[in-house]
Amino acid sequence: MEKPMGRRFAVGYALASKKQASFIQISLINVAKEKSIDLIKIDLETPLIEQGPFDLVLHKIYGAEWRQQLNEYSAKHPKALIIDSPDAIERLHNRISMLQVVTELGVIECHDTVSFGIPKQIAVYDAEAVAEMDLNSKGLKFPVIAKPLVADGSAKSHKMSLVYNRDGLSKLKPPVVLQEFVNHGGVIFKVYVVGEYVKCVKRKSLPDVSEENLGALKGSLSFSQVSNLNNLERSRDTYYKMMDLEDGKTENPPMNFLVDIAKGLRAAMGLRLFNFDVIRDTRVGNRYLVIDINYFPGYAKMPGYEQVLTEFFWDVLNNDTKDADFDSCKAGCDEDGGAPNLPVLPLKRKEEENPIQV
Ligand SMILES: Nc1ncnc2c1ncn2[C@@H]1O[C@H](COP(=O)(O)OP(=O)(O)OP(=O)(O)O)[C@@H](O)[C@H]1O
Ligand SMILES: O=P(O)(O)O[C@H]1[C@H](OP(=O)(O)O)[C@@H](OP(=O)(O)O)[C@@H](O)[C@@H](O)[C@@H]1OP(=O)(O)O
Ligand SMILES: [Mg+2]
Ligand SMILES: [Mg+2]
Repeated sequence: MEKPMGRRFAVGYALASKKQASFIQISLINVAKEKSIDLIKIDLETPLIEQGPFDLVLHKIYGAEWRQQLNEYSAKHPKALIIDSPDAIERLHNRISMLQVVTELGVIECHDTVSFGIPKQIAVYDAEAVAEMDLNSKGLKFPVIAKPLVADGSAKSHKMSLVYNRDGLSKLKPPVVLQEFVNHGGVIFKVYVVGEYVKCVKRKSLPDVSEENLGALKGSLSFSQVSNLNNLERSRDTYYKMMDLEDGKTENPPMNFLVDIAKGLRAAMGLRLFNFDVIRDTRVGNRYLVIDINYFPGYAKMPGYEQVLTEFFWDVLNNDTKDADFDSCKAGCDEDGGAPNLPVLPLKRKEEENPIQV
């Protein structure tokens, strides 16, 4: 990243206070400043259109009113980059449409020893239907994970339950997604994407459930954000010690495979800032399943995130095209980077398919 001459850039950020506290570290402000990028807080109490001007608006705020504000801002400042587009982010607010995109990626060439997909899942909208549901007829069997259909960042949207039998089903509060629980050795891979940069970290996950034990388990088990910790626990040092697995036992998925999936998702969704969670299906071995995609995740947990994000801002701010080209991907990975070319997927997605209704 070259140091620019003269010109300074203004990056406005609109974030909830929790996100702001974790992401906007002094270290990030300083690294960005050094590269002539000023990070400026957007006051959410004042109309966006009265603030700035910003070269780039970075945001993770939900709701129609904010979208309206962004539209007005774009109309007044057509050259300002809005990262990312609210329409593209919206797709991640529904756990069916979120994973639909993975199934649309098709085969990734050059990876004949590994495959990827998503777990079987259905959306259920009605409490009676869920209580009476015959899972087998839907191609599912116990245990299943019940996830709120809506993934809007609220605490409620992270409340999951592992459902072992019919008793557990009757306690669910639709709309929910029932997703096949896949044994994966208690390890999850979180793949962080920042534009062209891709980083994979290993975290603890739910332990495997054996068929023999299934009969003895009570209806369901509730949990929330197992691979994450609450704010109090999340001082940066202790976080790594507690959650990052350095067990040396679980092999990472091939990095160039993850980079190709990241690149495909980035192009298909038209998003530049997201992460996706991957588990390895222990029944099959080299089959990986994407189970969750999150917009603007906890980047501050990545060592060196200040440089990664600053380089990203610099790249998009100095790129003439507003859509920033999504057609190349460099790995910021610890391992064998070099990504073979994937067919470039259209930025514009197909008309949203209806979630499966029961
Ligand atoms: N299909 C599955 N099979 C096995 N374990 C799963 C499955 N889906 C989710 N899990 C486990 O449950 C956890 C929570 O699920 P998920 O990632 O979908 O929730 P979330 O609240 O959206 O998470 P995040 O905090 O990453 O946004 C995962 O991290 C993983 O440990
Ligand atoms: O809390 P953190 O900053 O660490 O980030 C988490 C983020 O919360 P925040 O956006 O409120 O901060 C979550 O967003 P919502 O689904 O709740 O919108 C989700 O993206 C998690 O996956 C992130 O954790 P990670 O996946 O990186 O472990
Ligand atoms: Mg997750
Ligand atoms: Mg999530």
